[in-house]
Parts: sequence; C-alpha cells; structure tokens
Amino acid sequence: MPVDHSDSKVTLNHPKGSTVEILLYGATIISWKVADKQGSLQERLFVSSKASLDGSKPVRGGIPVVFPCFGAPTHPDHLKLPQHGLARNQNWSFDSIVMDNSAGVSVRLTLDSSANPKNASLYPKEFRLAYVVTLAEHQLSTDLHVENPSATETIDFQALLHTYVRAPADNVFVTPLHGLSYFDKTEATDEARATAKTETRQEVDVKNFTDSVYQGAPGQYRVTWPGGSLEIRAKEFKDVVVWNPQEEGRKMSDMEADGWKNYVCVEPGYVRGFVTLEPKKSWIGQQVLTVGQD
Ligand SMILES: O=P(O)(O)OC[C@H]1O[C@H](O)[C@H](O)[C@@H](O)[C@@H]1O
Repeated sequence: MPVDHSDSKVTLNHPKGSTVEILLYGATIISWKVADKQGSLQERLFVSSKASLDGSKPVRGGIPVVFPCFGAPTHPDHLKLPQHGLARNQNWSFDSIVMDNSAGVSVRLTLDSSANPKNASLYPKEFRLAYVVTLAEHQLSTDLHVENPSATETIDFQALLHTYVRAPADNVFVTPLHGLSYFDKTEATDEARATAKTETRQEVDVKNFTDSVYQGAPGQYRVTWPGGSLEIRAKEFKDVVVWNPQEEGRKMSDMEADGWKNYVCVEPGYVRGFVTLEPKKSWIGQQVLTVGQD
C-alpha cells in the first residue's frame, strides 16, 4: 500500500522505492529513504539510536516540528511552553491521503489546540495546524499550515522544521550563507548572543560547535559532503538555523555515542521575530528536500 497507518505511525511508499515514516507523536518524520545510484535504498535523515520513539519526549533526530516558539520562549503568550513549543511533543491526527499517484504520495496530519486539554493552560491562543508530507522519487516536501480559527484574537508565532541531515559532520558544507547576518548562540554572554555577526565563509562547516541563526536567508541551500548532497528549498521560512553540538552533544541523554558526527541540522524557519496571524487567516511554511543526483 502506498500509505500505511497505525495508531502511532504513518508510512508512505513511493512506487519508485522511496519511503518516509512519520510518527503521529509530533508529526515527526523519523525516516526518509531514497535509492542511491546503484538502486539501493539509503537513509537520508539522522535519528539517534537513543532517541525516544514512544511519545515520552521529542525525538532526537528526523524532522521535529517547532511551533509556536523556537528555543526558550520569549513572547509573553509562550512563557509556559517548553523549548521549541508544543507541536513536537503532542499526538497529531491522521487526516487524509492528499495524493496518491506516480508523481507523489502525500498525507495530511493535523493538530488543533482543542485536541489536547492541557493546551488551554499552556498557551492562551487557539490554533489549527496541518502538516502535508509529500514523497516523490527523490524529494520530500513538508508544508506546515498554521490557521488562526479565532474571530477576534491574533496569534504571534515562530515555526521551524528541525531537519537532521545525515552527513559526516567533519566534512559537510552548507551554502550559500556568505554575507548573511546571523546570531551565534554558542557565544558565552546574552549580549554576544544578541549581537549580529556577518557570515564571511563561502562554505559553512560545522567542525566546531555551531548554533547559528541566519536571518533573511535565501530560502535555497545546498548541503554537500564527499559522495553526496542535498538541496533544501524553503518558502515563508525566512531564516535558517545551522546546528551541530560537536562534543557538547555528550550532554544530551538521548544522543548516541558520537552521534553528532553523523549529521548537520539545517533548519528553515521563521524564528527572528514572529508571524502575526490575523483572525481567520492562515500561513504556510514549506520545506522541499531533494537528494542530489550528481
Ligand atoms: O535539544 P533540543 O531542544 O531538541 O534543541 C536542539 C537545538 O535546536 C536548535 O538547533 C537550537 O538552535 C539549538 O540551540 C538547540 O540546542
């Protein structure tokens, strides 16, 4: 079957062989496999072997969905929320199969504020999220729809797709970020973290602990390493975060030994400032991942 779903997981199978697995917990994509040139299926995302996949905590790897705040909350509406918000640690619902043909297989998952009784005490705003995941032969598209169902209140939110790209961290480069202004979260003081830097590198590597928030980014990135590449295109996600903890990764209880050597996070998002959504309006942020064919 092109789409299989159980109580906890949805699996998409493309007729040309590629597959994707999505946990309903967090709508977290935990696997994306695409054939290499020899025709053998290869995993394209990193998930730590110590990640919890039972819904007890956000998944360390794959593509967690970050909403309505990125990092520690700063907006007054978000202050009771955990780091990276509530979307990555709640159970989403399987809504429908959107498309099922040779061009792609696509499903829609949803999360409404009313679906979880604890949301009322965590977050004072109503929201409706829909996540449309579309699998093509060499491509994975993820569209996050945010709808404001209220007739009177606006919502201020941030959103980001926290994509863990499987790649050798000591030999991977992200381009084109040269000339962009960014905030370096590895700096030691609040003042230094809040001071914009300008990226001077043509090719950004993550050989050192990296946690950089690029603002006003181009929306099209290339991640390259010996023997592979991935193109990332983004719409409405105007910023991009590049993160690899290097040895700091040892502090994470769900990070496998040396796990940080096997990925770079390239995370398109709207995280500098907030999207303000007027009553009854909606917003769509999109990420498209394409495996390099070179
Ligand atoms: O450990 P998590 O809550 O999943 O966050 C993992 C990472 O996410 C983003 O990349 C942030 O920029 C990092 O500062 C953070 O460490």
